Amino acid sequence: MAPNLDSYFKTVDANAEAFIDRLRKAVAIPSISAEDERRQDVVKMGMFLKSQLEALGAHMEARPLGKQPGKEHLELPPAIIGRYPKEKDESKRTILVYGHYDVQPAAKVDGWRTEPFELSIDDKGRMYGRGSTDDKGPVLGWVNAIESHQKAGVDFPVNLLMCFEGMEEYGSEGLDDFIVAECKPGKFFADADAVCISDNYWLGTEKPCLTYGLRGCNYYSIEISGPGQDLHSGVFGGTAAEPMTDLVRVMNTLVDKDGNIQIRGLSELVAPVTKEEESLYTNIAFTMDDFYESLGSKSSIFEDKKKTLMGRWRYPSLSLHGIEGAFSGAGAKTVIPAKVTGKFSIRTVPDMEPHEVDTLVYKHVEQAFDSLGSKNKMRCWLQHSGKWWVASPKHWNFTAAAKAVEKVWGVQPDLTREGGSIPVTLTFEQATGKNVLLLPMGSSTDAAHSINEKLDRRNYIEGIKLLGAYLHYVAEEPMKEA
Ligand SMILES: C[C@H](N)C(=O)N[C@@H](Cc1c[nH]cn1)C(=O)O
Ligand SMILES: [Zn+2]
Ligand SMILES: [Zn+2]
Repeated sequence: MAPNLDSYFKTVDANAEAFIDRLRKAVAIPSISAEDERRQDVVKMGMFLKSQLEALGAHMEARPLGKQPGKEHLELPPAIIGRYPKEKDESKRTILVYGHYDVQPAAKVDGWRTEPFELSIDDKGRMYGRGSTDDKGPVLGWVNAIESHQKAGVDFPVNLLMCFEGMEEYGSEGLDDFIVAECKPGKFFADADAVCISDNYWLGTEKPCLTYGLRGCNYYSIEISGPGQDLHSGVFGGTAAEPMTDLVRVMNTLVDKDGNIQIRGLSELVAPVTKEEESLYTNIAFTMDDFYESLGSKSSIFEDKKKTLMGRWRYPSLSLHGIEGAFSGAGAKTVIPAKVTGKFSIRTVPDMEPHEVDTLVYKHVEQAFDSLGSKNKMRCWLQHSGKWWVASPKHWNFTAAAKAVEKVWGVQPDLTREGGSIPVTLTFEQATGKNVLLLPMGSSTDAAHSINEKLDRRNYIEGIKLLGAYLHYVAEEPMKEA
């Protein structure tokens, strides 16, 4: 029997302004995990989340994760874990939800139209602010779903376990071991029947999706150094071996203009495309216009939908991210940097083993540097790594989510994979031995990680309904493991 969700939905609508205000408060905390000087703000955001859930009667704990590897002066932000209701109801299913409360860096000077840490809502209901869609909106979606059940007087349909982390945008430092330990018998997450993560986006702007695959991410640094200090280019230009010149040359060997990775042996690690798989891409509701809209231009590598989707989900990609130590300010500084560190990452797919990728990368970078015959010094290392994940969408967890999408949005969701990475997804799957579902709230034009990140008011409010409805359908699905 379909659950009666009317009063829950009406309560979400009636409290929409308060929920937006909660998001405004969260966006105002600049919880940037990549910036050491913001660590207190990351912790503050974790505590904000904890107190909001405690006020709703959840049992919450802030669990320390130790020191940050490589930066031992810094404490990692805590894992905020919780249980709602406080006492387990043995007659109900237990769902473990995960999200992250840290955000990517952001500054107005990067080109934001509004202050990144002030939620700014335009006349179309687009709510701009860093973290609005990634991942503060979805995380608060769970909080708002609990509150709406209470206000509507509707019985909460499941036992909810929560795990919110503050280092996801920095490779989920410290979390893997914690999850594995807490999934052991008798520990905090031991009773989970399934896992749900809301931390990705629809493929377009109109049709919701359920996601069953992610690419992995291996993130590298190449450091090149030589001179004892930064130099005057008039005095030393033409006479000193410049680290930046070497670095740009080395980085230029990694990938060609059409996105083809130039590292020998890497494409051999990719699983061949099967006949069955071919048809999946044609049936997905996605157009190149959707893609151009989210890209903000028509500067795509491919002109057709299938190649674009496969380029995002099915094949690895290599992106160059930046050069630390290089002059990047406005104006014209005539300096020769003494030490520069180039950053790049490879998004990985089945069957690429992260350590095999490392071996090929180091070999390639060493050969490229050696071929320059430079007197400078080069060092290449892996900053962090998270493996790809592909699951079965043929499971009651996905069936429940599909019913919830139909109820809230009036359409059947597409089953999609995702180009981004959420490293702990695989950890949750392996540690719980249960199905993991990705249930996105935001849409393709949300610009996560970019300037002017936003979440549409419609996606936030309907998203709260969706998360609650999903829990009700989960409660109704017959118990059968896939
Ligand atoms: C998809 C998710 N919302 C996200 O943005 N994940 C990050 C994870 C990551 C990997 N290395 C550093 N952060 C991403 O895909 O970039
Ligand atoms: Zn995220
Ligand atoms: Zn992110």
